[in-house]
Amino acid sequence: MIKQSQGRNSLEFVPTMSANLKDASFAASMPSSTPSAPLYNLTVPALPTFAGGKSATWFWTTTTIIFSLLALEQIVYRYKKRHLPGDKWTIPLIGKFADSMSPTMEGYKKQWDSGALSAISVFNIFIVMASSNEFSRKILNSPSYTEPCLVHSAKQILRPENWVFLNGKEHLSYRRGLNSLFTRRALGIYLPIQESVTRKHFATWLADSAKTPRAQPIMMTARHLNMDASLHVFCGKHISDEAALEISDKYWAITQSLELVNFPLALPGTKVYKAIQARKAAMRWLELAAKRSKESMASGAEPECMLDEWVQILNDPSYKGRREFSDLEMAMVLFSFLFASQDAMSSGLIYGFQHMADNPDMLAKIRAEQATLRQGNYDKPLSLEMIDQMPYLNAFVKESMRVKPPVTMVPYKTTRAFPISDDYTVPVNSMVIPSFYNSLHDPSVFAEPDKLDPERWLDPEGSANKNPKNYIVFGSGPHRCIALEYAHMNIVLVLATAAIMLDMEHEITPESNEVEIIATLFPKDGCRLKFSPRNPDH
Ligand code: HEM
Repeated sequence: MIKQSQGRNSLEFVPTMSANLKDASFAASMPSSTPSAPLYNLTVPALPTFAGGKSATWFWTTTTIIFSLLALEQIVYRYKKRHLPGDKWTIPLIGKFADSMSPTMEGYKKQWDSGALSAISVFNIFIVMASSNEFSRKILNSPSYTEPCLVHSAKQILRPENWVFLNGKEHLSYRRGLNSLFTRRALGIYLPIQESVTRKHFATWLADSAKTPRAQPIMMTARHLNMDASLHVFCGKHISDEAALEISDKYWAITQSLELVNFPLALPGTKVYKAIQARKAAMRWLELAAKRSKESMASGAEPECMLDEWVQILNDPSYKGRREFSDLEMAMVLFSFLFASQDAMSSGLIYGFQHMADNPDMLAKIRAEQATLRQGNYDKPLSLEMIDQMPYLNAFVKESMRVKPPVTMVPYKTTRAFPISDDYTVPVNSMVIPSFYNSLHDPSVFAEPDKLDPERWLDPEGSANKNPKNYIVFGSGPHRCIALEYAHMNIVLVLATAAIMLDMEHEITPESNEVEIIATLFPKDGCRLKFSPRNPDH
């Protein structure tokens, strides 16, 4: 997901500016109070008076200007906000910045529950939060009024010419070309790659788990698995394991840079600088992979990965779209996919594991389904048809992401005044943030909305299936996730393989059910699991 989350990718608010602020903070120390220094010795600066001449005039003029600007800030905020719920006054200059530094689900829920539309201001950016399904979908589906608005650092990291910054017709036509990378035919090529990477990682997880008696957080191990699978799906044999490891190791710097507000200059030491270095390393390998794929396809090889599939489509005489893509441009597209997927997929996977481990009855049903399907042959490679024949696991994955949506909101901005409701028009150049959480937890559609209940998706006449517009885990409208089937399929595949290869024990801590927002949602303790080889008697 690309929004800020963050996410597109989302890109959500992940503003932990403290480190940057710390770097830039004043180093002045407080004078120690010395009891020997009598109070009357302290010099009290005299207030400048008009009699003080030019400097006093300066002082009063400056003060008047500052106060006028601060008053103007309040008037503009009140004027834009009108009757929407939200603070009556905004904190001068910074607005709700302090809250956005360490966002919490409780804070967001409070905001969403304050109204279907509500207002806040951060650093003088006027923000309208939409919490209802109607308004969230309206923002996502109104391209003549709104467009995605990635966090500032995204442009520095992805490069401004990346396709994800296109809008309108240009975006539509570029995206149409990329859709061919996610057809069923293409997914059939990716599936065996995902399966072999997943099995390889699980073997390592088991070996590592055998070395220590304690459960370990899967936060990083699951992220590595996901990155390795993505890179091999995208680049196949055109990327080495060593390159995949380097990209995976460095990628965390990119996740950490997805903050609402970053230090404006990408100076050495800043998060954005580190993220740009990580992108450069990744791009070098991705460009090389694009070059190798073109060579391989020119030599008559069959497509074995996304790049190969893409090159083959471009070479197909019946293909009507644009044919020329430089290695650099192909690498930028693949990088945009990594950027959009790494955090969202990792969140979906980690909560998938946590939900599976915490619900032995559901794990038993997943295993029973696998047993029926595989008929004792647990080494048989998976096919798309087999994935289709896992209704329970498909429902489980759908439900897991409903309960804990990896992307809870995506920031958009208004490109002109946007009459979102009968009685409110969002001013031009405001941020508008559709949130997904309330749609996915609407009690009128999902009875007991916080309960994990995969069965609700198994009844075609049930309320969940009758209200598909509420399932906005992957967004809606022209920027809806381009890879939703691929993403869903990958999580199904990983959990199916885990169910047959691994036994898992969840070490529940006070933070297991606390949510941490790092671009996307994660259990605060990183989901501590102890793995052992699957005992078929369980
Ligand atoms: C569980 C995993 C994922 C989730 C929850 C997710 C969610 C989202 C969401 C909410 C959006 C924004 C939609 C909107 O603005 O309406 C999005 C956009 C996007 N996603 Fe995903 N995503 C996931 C995985 C992936 C993967 C695996 C890829 C690529 C391989 C990907 C590529 C993209 C791209 C390129 C966009 C931007 C599309 C555009 O602007 O046209 N996503 N995703």
